[in-house]
Amino acid sequence: MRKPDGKIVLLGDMNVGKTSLLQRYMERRFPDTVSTVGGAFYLKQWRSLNISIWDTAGREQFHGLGSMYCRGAAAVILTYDVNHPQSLLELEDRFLGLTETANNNCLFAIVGNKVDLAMGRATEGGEKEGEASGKAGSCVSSRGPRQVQLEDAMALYKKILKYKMLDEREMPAAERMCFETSAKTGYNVDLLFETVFDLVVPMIAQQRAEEPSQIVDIASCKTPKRTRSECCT
Ligand SMILES: Nc1nc2c(ncn2[C@@H]2O[C@H](COP(=O)(O)OP(=O)(O)OP(=O)(O)O)[C@@H](O)[C@H]2O)c(=O)[nH]1
Ligand SMILES: [Mg+2]
Repeated sequence: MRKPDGKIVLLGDMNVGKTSLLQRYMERRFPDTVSTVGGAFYLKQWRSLNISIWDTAGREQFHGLGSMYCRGAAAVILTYDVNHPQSLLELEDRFLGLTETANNNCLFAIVGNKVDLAMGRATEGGEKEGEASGKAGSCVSSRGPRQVQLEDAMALYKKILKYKMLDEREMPAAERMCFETSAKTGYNVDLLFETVFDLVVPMIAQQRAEEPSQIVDIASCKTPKRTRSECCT
């Protein structure tokens, strides 16, 4: 198996649906999950690159492992639950600090999952908000009576760029990098992962081109002649 060319990491509080999002994308299903212990990864071939996608544990007891998983990451997907405002706050308070070990130009996506539950509430309230289909659509959905608004996630995205001292003009816009998804229905899940893949592929390719070549030309390496003084006999 080829070594991965790049790495994407999912971070976020326990129960927000990180494992479910990955399983929906990679296995096209929504199975029962158990709370993740440590971390696990999938490999995805995208264009000519082999990308590893890391699922991490949101439970407090595994928090220390987060920065290890983020080491050298090309992108971090910060995940929250649109029905739990605290899970968005946790991204800033608890998880952003773990990304210090990621690449300098690491890309950030912010994902509000379980939007199907919020859409249920919207419909109950008489406000039709569109079917939660598995099809990719705009990552910006209309306002509903959910606990966390997409605007809150976009404000966090802009804050992250400032905190990381990344130039807003050089990074993808908040509207493109903040998603609302449902691992349950598949809503926007392909759009999320494939947007991130498309953005990281040129970054990884450029990084590889800039790296010094790892290939050593053995034929051109002359063996130094041994001098008499170096000889131990
Ligand atoms: N309704 C609904 N439930 C979801 C969705 N995504 C996940 N869930 C449920 O939420 C619970 C937690 O999902 P996980 O994917 O295990 O959450 P996690 O973020 O991986 O949690 P940790 O591994 O503990 O960090 C499970 O019962 C899922 O079935 C979703 O989009 N909609
Ligand atoms: Mg999990």
